[in-house]
Amino acid sequence: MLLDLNNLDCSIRLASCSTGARQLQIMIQMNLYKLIKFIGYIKYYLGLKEHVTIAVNKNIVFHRRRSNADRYPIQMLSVLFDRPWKTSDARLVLEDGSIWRAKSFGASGTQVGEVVFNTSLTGYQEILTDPSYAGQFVLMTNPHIGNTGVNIDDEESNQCFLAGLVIRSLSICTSNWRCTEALGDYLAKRNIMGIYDVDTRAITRRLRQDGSLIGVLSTEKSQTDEELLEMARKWKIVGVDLISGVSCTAPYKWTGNTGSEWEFSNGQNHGETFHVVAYDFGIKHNILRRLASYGCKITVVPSTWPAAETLKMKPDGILFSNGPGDPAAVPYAVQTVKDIIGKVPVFGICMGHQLLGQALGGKTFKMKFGHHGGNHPVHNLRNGRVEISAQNHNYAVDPATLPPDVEVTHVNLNDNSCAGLACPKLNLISLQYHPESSPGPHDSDPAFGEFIKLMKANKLQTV
Ligand SMILES: NC(=O)CC[C@H](N)C(=O)O
Repeated sequence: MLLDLNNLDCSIRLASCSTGARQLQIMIQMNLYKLIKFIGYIKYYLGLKEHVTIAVNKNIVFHRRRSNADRYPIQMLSVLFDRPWKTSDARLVLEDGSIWRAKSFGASGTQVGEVVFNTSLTGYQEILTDPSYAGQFVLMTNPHIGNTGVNIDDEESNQCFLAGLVIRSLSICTSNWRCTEALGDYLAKRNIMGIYDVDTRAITRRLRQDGSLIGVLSTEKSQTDEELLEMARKWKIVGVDLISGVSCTAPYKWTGNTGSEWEFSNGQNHGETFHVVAYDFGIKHNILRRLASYGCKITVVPSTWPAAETLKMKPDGILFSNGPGDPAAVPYAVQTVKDIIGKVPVFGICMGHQLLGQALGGKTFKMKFGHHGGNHPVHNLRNGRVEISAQNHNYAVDPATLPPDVEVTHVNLNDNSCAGLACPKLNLISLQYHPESSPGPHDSDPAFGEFIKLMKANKLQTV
């Protein structure tokens, strides 16, 4: 029998098989796919136990009494027709043994990583291209993602390094004048897995309660749940150098600038130019754009670039960038920082701050679930102001391990963790969070001005 599935006159009759007490007859005009789904809703949401009759153009095509085999009429009917809507085809298996069924988008395959939740309301593309997320699945707590698509200007690096993206709802369309591509196509091209239709709220509550968890995301049916769980339990992120996988391999001069339409702090550079060497531990482009806006000429160098070579360039200041993974797993970077501090003004951001903390004699530790989002209140102890900040870190410097001449300048108001350091005698400042934001509020942008002041004062002293 050939059926025009898009235009059928269908009727459903649900009748009580034993008593006949409950009868429901609906005449509707809908396509058969919707009809099948609709019957599923009636049976499972209203809890009806009756047998089902579907009549299509008055020809009965499906009629079954309720029996064990009839418990899933949607699935039974699906053998007759290919379903055009997507069904669950992915699993996220967490190391605590929980299994989350979801729908995949982007790339397919099997990927392991640490699951962290990000509370930013906007800026998923900047988050996807932040190299500090290497080795991590980013779960967005904002439930609706993908509505603005992606564009070439909002990249924070040239690649997506994260393990994958976990979202509640994937926008079915894009609507933005800057959009050049849909999120799913973008991720597929970059071989990054994504899942949607997963209870992100429940996973976030679990992470908040139990701490960040390792997970395995898979679209491969050949892998059993037990195999994926074992993979999650065996994988380690603590103690691993992730910087070497994201840093540039040779020095380069930064030539990009903040487009004038995005510039919000005119006249910051006062016509003066400073040469900054930026260590790329996984640097976000907006750090470079903001430094350029403040009048810096920037040379970006790889994470393994020797301190002596950097000092030979006679920079006015050195920036230690953000970067992925465990700051205690990169002793070579801590040594470079040690060899530099005290000789040139320095500014550390996130991983850079953690490396400075260690170079000063302190220790870092892994937080329960870290800080990831654009709404973290930070108390700037130097001027008394509260900044709403952009954050992305799982580790922090333990201030109790620092020598007395190191000043804690900023405190995260959510958990009182150390959010900024300074050591005036070494011309050193650092922030655990992201003054460049992208995405996030701009409250902390003046930190770049502080770095300029340090370089200026040092320049005056040395002439
Ligand atoms: N954004 C960053 O630099 C992150 C620093 C470090 N990888 C952490 O998770 O704490």
